[in-house]
Amino acid sequence: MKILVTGREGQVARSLAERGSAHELVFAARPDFDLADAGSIARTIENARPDLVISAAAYTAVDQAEDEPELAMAINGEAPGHIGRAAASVGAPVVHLSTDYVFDGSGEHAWREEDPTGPIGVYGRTKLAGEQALAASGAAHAIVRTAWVYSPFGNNFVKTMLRLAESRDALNVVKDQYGNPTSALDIADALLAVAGRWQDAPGHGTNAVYHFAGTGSTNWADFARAIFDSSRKRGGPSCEVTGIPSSDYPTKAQRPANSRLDSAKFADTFGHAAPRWQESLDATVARLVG
Ligand SMILES: NC(=O)C1=CN([C@@H]2O[C@H](COP(=O)(O)OP(=O)(O)OC[C@H]3O[C@@H](n4cnc5c(N)ncnc54)[C@H](OP(=O)(O)O)[C@@H]3O)[C@@H](O)[C@H]2O)C=CC1
Ligand SMILES: Cc1cn([C@H]2C[C@H](O)[C@@H](COP(=O)(O)OP(=O)(O)O[C@H]3O[C@@H](C)C(=O)[C@@H](O)[C@H]3O)O2)c(=O)[nH]c1=O
Ligand SMILES: [Mg+2]
Repeated sequence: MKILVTGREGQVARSLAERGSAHELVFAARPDFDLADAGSIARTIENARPDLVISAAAYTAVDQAEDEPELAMAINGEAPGHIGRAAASVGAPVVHLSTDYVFDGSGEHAWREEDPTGPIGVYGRTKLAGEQALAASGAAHAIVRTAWVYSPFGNNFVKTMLRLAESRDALNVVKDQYGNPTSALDIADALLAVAGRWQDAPGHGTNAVYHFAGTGSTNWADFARAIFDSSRKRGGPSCEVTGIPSSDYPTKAQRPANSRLDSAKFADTFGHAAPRWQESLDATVARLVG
C-alpha cells in the first residue's frame, strides 16, 4: 500500500518509518509540503496519488499556540480540510490524528467519542476545528484522538524528564492532570492496523471519531516517577519528584485536569489495543538510556 504521511521528523512520522516497512511510505514535509500553504497540500497529494493519507503533522506547541492562534488555526484547523479535499480527489481515505485536549477536563471518567467537546486552549480549539474540517471535506476518513505522546524521537515529556534529571536532584511536577501516556510506536502500530483493515475491507469504520491511547491512566507526577524508576533500574538518570497542583506551575495555556480517553471503540472496530502504559514506557526508556 502506498501511504503518504504528513511530516517526517515528528514522533508519529518517525514511528511509522520504523514500524511501517511492509508498505511504501512517502513522507510529505517542509519546505515542499507546508500545512500553512493549501496549494502545496493539493500538489503533493495529487502528485503522489497515495492509497492512504496519514495526517500526523500538526502545530503541537501548546503554550506557543496561545501567542500564535492564527498560525495554529491555519495548520491544525484548516489544513485537514485541504488534505481531505485533495485525498478525496485521488480517492484516498485519510486517517487523521487529534488530541485529548479537545475536552474541557471536567469529571473523572474516561472520555468517549460521543462526549461533548469543549477545548480550553488554542491548541485544543484548533485541533477540534481540524476534525470538523476533515469531516466536511468529502474524504473517507477516521479521526483518531490520542494523548500524552512520547517516543525515542523528537520532543516529549519523557525526554524532558530524563534531560532535567541529568542536572537536577528534585523536580516539581503537576499531580492534578490525569491522562493516558501513549507511545508513538504504539500509535504507529494502531494506524497500520487501520491501514491493513482498510486493505481487506475498504470503508470499514470510516467517517467516525476514535480514541486510541495507552492502556491505564496516571497523572504527570506519577508518570515522571515511573520514568525515573525505569531509568534508575537501567543505571540512567533519576530525580525525586514532588507532586504539585497546577496552580503552582503557571503556563500560558491551561491544560485539562481530566483527559483520560476510553479506547474501547477503536479496539472493537479495528481489533487492536495499546499495551499498558508502563510496559510501553519501559521499552522507550530502555532505548533512551540504553
Ligand atoms: N505530542 C503529543 O503529545 C500529542 C500529539 N497529538 C497529535 O498527534 C499528531 C502527531 O504528533 P507528534 O508526532 O507528537 O508531533 P510532533 O510535534 O513530534 O511533530 C509535528 C510534525 O508536524 C510537522 N509540522 C508542523 N508544522 C508544519 C507545517 N506548517 N507544515 C508541515 N509540517 C508541519 C513538523 O515538521 P518539522 O519536523 O518540519 O517541524 C513535525 O514533523 C499531531 O496531530 C498531534 O496534534 C495528539 C495528542 C498528543
Ligand atoms: C517539564 C515540566 C512539565 N510539567 C507539567 C506541564 C504540563 O502540565 C505537564 C506536561 O508537560 P508537557 O509540556 O509535555 O505538556 P503538553 O505539551 O501540554 O502535552 C500535550 O501536548 C499536546 C501536543 C497534546 O496533544 C496533549 O495530549 C499533551 O501531550 O507537565 C511540570 O509540572 N513540571 C515540569 O518540570
Ligand atoms: Mg509540549
